[in-house]
Amino acid sequence: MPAAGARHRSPGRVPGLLVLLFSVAGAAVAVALPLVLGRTLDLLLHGGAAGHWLAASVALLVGEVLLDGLAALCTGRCTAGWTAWIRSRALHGMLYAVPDLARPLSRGDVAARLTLNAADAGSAPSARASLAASLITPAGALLALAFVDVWAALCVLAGLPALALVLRTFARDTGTSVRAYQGVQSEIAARLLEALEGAETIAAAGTAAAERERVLRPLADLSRLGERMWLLHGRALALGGVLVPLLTVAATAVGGLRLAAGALSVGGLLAVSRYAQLAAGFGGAATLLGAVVRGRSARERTAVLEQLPALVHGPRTLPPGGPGTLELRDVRVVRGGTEVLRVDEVVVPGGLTTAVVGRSGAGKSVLAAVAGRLTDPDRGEVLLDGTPLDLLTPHSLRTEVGFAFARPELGEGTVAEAVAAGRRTAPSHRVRAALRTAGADAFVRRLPHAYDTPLREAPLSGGEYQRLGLARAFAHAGRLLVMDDATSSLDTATEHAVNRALNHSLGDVTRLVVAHRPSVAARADRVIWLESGRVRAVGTHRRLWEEAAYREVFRSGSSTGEGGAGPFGPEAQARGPLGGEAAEGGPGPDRSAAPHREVPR
Ligand SMILES: Nc1ncnc2c1ncn2[C@@H]1O[C@H](COP(=O)(O)OP(=O)(O)OP(=O)(O)O)[C@@H](O)[C@H]1O
Repeated sequence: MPAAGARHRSPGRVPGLLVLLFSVAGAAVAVALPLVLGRTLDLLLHGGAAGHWLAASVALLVGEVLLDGLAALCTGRCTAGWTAWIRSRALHGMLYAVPDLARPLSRGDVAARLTLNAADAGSAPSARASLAASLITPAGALLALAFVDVWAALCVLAGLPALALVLRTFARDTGTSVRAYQGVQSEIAARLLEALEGAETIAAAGTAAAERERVLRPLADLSRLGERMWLLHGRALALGGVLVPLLTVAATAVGGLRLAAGALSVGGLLAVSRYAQLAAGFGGAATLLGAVVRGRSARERTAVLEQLPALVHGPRTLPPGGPGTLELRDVRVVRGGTEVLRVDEVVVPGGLTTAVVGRSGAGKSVLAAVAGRLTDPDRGEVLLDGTPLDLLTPHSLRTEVGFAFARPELGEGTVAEAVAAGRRTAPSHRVRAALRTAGADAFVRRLPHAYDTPLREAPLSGGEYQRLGLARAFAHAGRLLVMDDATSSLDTATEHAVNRALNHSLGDVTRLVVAHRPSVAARADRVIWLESGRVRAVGTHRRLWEEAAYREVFRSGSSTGEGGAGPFGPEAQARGPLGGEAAEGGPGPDRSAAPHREVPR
């Protein structure tokens, strides 16, 4: 997949400079206009030749409109360019992050950062350029005012520190509120998405009203913070609204006195009044300053996604024809300050199936993630055919190590495209073979357009969707296939059929299978038994079954669907380690070495 960042190059400085250029030109025209209009008025009043001045006035008026339009156009382009770039970088950071480390960010929070925050951050560069330009207008107006009448200019100058103070206070206070406001927005988005994902549970439990209350609970904070932001903005505008007219009136009064004293013309008085207004020009600056502050805070939030830790890859590839032997040496994984996995030494033999079992939370998924390098251990090494996984190129890693999950994410294309998608697009014959192996071919052919049915239009059950995920993993199988609960939605008969087909078509691929069902463990060549993040024992299911604590793993509820009175309840136990369903398939020869107890109890 090409880097998302590569598709959107940084807009660079040009769009912002164009905004600045047109805004400054517009400001210059705005500054020149009163002077020219005043002169024109004087000439017209005194019957002078005002032709050129009149033409200049018209040209300046037209120019002002044009420059305003150009500045608005460039602002739009600048904002769109920066928003796309920021969003793209954040998305790239998110997609390339170590999934395990990105997990603390909820989906709603990520969605808010990628949409609302990226848009606010994207509008900041143009707001900054406009803000710079908006400060030029008062500065130029003050100079022009001094040129028309220095006393009136001094009068405005005396009031400017008060205006600057109002702006500074506004920027400081609004920054704090904006950060809190954006945080609450994310919180609401997160709760909303959680509610959508759990819609069935909510409906079944009849907790819609409570859920609504939960989703909307932060709304009170949002409203309070929003009000505060408006209040700050309003207060700044109100203060400005008092100060600016005061300054304008004071400067105009000074101009009037100067007119009475014969030191200023009528046109000069018009210019003084207009320049005093421009010099104290405030409303625009406060709004732009608000946008800059909001953009800065939003950028910090999108940068969190950009800076999520990603895997670093090496330059090596695997020698061809290896057996697919996986070794974990001295592996430690720490999450939230707790060691969630500790494996001193485990070898997963090439070409065989190894099941990983343990109670819920024992560390099975963490081990699977480390084994297939979805995440790196905090300490230790994981080697595939003698090569540390972190030395492999991304291509080598992802073509040699495949994954299948309980809840696969297959995108929006057709069924065939979804299964074919991978580092290399799988050819159609392989896609069909993989669908057959996954037990998906029959139902796929019954879909409205068979293999070409868009997934969005495919009425699939959870188990069917899961089989498509399996098919994708099979179609791209390299030398190691990690299956993390990837058959959990299949009934045992279908799951058994899939396993048989898998043995037949991918017999030489090393398989590491996170298993909740005893029947899956029974069919594996060997079992890694985890307990509280540690390897309690490694051996065959038959051998481990002799231990009551091992049998307990499958009764305790960790083995979903088969605990207690299920097929692996007391009655099934009486039948032995394979259970009824496994017994039907037979245990097969015990191909693994004698059980190797790793961590003594
Ligand atoms: N990113 C993480 N941050 C904090 N804790 C984590 C993280 N990932 C896993 N853990 C913790 O590590 C432990 C092992 O998790 P893991 O998902 O591997 O369990 P599991 O054996 O697969 O459980 P289950 O059978 O319920 O899926 C759990 O206590 C889990 O809360």
